[in-house]
Amino acid sequence: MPYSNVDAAAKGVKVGGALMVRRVASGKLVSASSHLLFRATILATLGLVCLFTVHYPSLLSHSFRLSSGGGSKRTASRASHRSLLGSSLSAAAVSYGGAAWDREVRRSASPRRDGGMSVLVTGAVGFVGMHCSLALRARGDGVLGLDNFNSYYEPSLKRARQRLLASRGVLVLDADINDAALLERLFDAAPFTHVLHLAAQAGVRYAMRAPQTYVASNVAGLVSLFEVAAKHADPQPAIVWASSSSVYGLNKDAPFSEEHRTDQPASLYAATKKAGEAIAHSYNHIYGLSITGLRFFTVYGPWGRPDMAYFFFARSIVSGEPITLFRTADGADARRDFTYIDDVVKGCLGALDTAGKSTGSKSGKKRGPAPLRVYNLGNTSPVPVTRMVAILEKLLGKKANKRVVTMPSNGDVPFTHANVSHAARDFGYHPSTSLDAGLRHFVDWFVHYYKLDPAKIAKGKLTKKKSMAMSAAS
Ligand SMILES: O=C(O)[C@H]1O[C@H](OP(=O)(O)OP(=O)(O)OC[C@H]2O[C@@H](n3ccc(=O)[nH]c3=O)[C@H](O)[C@@H]2O)[C@H](O)[C@@H](O)[C@H]1O
Repeated sequence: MPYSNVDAAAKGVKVGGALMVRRVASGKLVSASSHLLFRATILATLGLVCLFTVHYPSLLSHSFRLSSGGGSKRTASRASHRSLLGSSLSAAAVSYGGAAWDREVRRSASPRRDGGMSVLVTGAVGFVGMHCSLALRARGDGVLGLDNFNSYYEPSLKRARQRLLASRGVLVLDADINDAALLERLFDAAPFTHVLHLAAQAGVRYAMRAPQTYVASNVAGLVSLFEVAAKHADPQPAIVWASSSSVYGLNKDAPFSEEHRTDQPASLYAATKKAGEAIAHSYNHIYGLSITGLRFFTVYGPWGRPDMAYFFFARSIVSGEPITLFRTADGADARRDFTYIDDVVKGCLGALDTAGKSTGSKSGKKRGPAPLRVYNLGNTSPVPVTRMVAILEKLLGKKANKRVVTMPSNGDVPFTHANVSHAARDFGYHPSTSLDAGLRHFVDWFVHYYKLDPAKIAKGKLTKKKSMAMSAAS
C-alpha cells in the first residue's frame, strides 16, 4: 500500500467507527486500483518491448555486443588473449543475441544473386574493409562485418563508415576477432563461403609505441580466426587476408616481387605481417584451408586512415601546422608506391573470386592440398613523398609548412615498388589510378567530410573552431 494511503487510513481510525470503515474501504479501493494500474503498466510495457523486438530487430542488433557464454575451456583461452587485448574484450561482456541476432546475421550474410558469396569481413569499418564491403554488397554478395571499433584513430570516422554500410544493408558487429566463441557462433549462424580478414593493428611507426597491440591483433587474432575456420566452420571458408608491402623490409631488389626475400622486416608491424604469412602456411598445410595473403602498398583515398601521412598532411596544411618530411641518410626523398583504394578493392574481389575451396573439414580430414597464395597489390609507380605533398598543396590551394629531417630509425623504409604481374595473371589486376587523380578524389571527400570551405582554406581563414574540430576528430 502506498505511504499516503497508509497515512489516510491511520487518520480515519482516530475520528470514529463509520468514518473509519468508509476511509478503510476507500483506502482499499485506491490500493486495489493502483495495483491494477501498476500491473497494467507493466503488461503494456512488456507488450511494447515485444512489438519493438519483432518489428525492429535490426535496430537492436546493431548494438549487440558479443561474448562467450561458452564452457570453461573457452573462457580460459579467451582470458589468455585478454591480457594482450587490454580493454577491447572486457567491454564486450554481454550475451549473444538469440533468435533476432541470428536472423539479422543471416540476413546480412545472405547473397542476393545466384552463385553469390557469403563473406565475413573482419575490420569492416576500417578503410579497406568498408570499401570492400560496399563493393561486395553492390554486386549482390552477402556481407557480415565485424570490427572492434578501437580508438587507434578517430572512432567517429569508424561509426560514420558503419552508418554508410548500414544504409546499404551491411550489418557490422562490434566484436573482436580474438573472441573465438563469438566467431564459432557466427559460423553456426551463417555458412560463410569466404572470409575477407582485414582486421589488424596498422601503422608502421606506431609499433614502437604499442608493440603488444600488434601481437594481439596481427598474430593472436589471425590464429584465432584460422583456428575457428579450420576446426569449427562447416564448410571451411576460403580466406583472403591483409598482409603488407612492409614484409619486403630492407629488400633492395626492385620492383618488389613475391619471390623476393622477406626475412628482413624493418618494423615490428612488418614482422607480425611476415609471421602471419608463416602462420598461413601452417594452417594451409595441416588443415587444408584455402588462404590468400595480399601485400597492400600504401593504400589511400576517400574515407582513408587519418594516421597515414597523406591524410594528416592534408589536415596540417589546412590548419597551418608544420609537416615533417623524411629523407634518407643519403639525401633522397622517401618514395612510396601509393595505391588508390578502388584499385585495391578490385584486387581484393579478384582474390576472393579466384580463391579456390578449402579442402579440410572440422573432423580434421583433408581431401588434398588447398590453394596457398600471396600477391602484391601495388600501383607499380613509386612517387616521392615530396611530390605527394605538392599535389595536396595544389588541390587544397595552400602551401604546406615543411620541415625536412633525416628519416628516424622508426621502422620506416626508404621506398616501395610493386611488381603486380602475379595478380595481373591470376585475376586481372591492373591498377589504373594516378596519384593526382586519386588524391583529387581524396581531397573532395576530405573537404566534404569535415565541412571545409575551400575558399577559406586557400586564404588561411579557417576558423579556430573548425580547425580544432578537425583535429579533435583524430
Ligand atoms: O604499404 C604498407 O604495407 C604500409 O603502408 C602504410 O605505411 P607507409 O607506407 O609508411 O605509409 P605512411 O605512414 O602514410 O607514410 C607514407 C610516407 O610518408 C613518409 N612520412 C610519414 C610520416 C611523416 O611524418 N613524414 C613522412 O615523410 C614516410 O616515410 C612514407 O614514405 C600503412 O600506414 C601501413 O599500415 C602499411 O599498410
